[in-house]
Amino acid sequence: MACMVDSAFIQASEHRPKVSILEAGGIPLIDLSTLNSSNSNSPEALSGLVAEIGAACKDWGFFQVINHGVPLQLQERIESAARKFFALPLEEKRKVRRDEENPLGYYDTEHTKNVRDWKEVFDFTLEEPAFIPASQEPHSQEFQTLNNQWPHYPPEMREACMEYARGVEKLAYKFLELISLSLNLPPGRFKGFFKDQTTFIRLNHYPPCPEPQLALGVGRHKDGGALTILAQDDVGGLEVKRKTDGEWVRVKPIPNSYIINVGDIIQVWSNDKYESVEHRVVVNSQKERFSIPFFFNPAHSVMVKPMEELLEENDTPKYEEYNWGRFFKSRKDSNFKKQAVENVQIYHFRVTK
Ligand SMILES: O=C(O)CCC(=O)C(=O)O
Ligand SMILES: [Fe+2]
Repeated sequence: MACMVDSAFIQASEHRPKVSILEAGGIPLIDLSTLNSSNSNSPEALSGLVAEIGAACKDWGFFQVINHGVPLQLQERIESAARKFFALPLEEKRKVRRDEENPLGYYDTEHTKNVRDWKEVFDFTLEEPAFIPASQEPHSQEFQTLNNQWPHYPPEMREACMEYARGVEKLAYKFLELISLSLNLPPGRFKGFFKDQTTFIRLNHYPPCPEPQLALGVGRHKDGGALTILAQDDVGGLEVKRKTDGEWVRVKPIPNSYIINVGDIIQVWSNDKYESVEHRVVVNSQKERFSIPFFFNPAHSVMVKPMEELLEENDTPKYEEYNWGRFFKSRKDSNFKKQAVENVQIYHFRVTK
């Protein structure tokens, strides 16, 4: 059969999406209303919530939250700006395109594991500007300044994006506390790592795909940062690899909810108590889909290693420490174009005995 999608998008047969879909009935759904109500001081309510989050991180690495306290209006504004921006002609979008010097802005040729993704994206950082190392070399002391590139249209783009990012940031810090508590650490244990954070937010647009059985919106991957807070529209397509049996299960869209997942850094901090779980995005031939991940990332200077307090007697760190900035830089460079080798993964830092 003649193929309607370019060969760069075609997944190896073992990674292609399934025709039948398993709905993830199992992904934990957590109600955060206790955080935002007068009950928030009740120790019982808080410890119940902490236990739920701990179990979700351990069993799934993924969960959905409702009653999260981020105003719906922030969500509506950024989604509307994203729809207007992606509807522009390609030449307009390319005026703010990402290039080898600046990894922020518009981009439609991202590769995940060296296969092209069926999507276009717009990236911006929460801190303006943000800093990352200028090179992946271990001894380089030079920094690169990341500046957001804002399009002229829609005119509200910058404000809609930044207000959304600031709203979700508050929620991200709450999760950091709850996750710390669930590991029996003080609530503020991780906070200092996020001063001068490299957090970025991505607007994803997945256009309809004529052959959705051959390509993926995003190929299977784990998120490299600490924590991801994802908003998705009502189309659906995100699939999570279930820990119990390795099956791909679909995350059901729930209005005004977020999907939270543990990234690689929390896996390392927790010395594998929590795992960063593989996920991917399936596209479809009928409907376009929009999603907005908030990638909560520490400062580039942070050295990531298992928390000493979590190492019990006879328990040794499972990872060598690594520098977040260089990891991030190396990921950004490798996603920019197709490469011959696998990009950096945390298992490269795993201690082998
Ligand atoms: O669009 C989605 O549902 C998820 C996207 C994703 O996993 C990513 O951008 O890292
Ligand atoms: Fe992801």
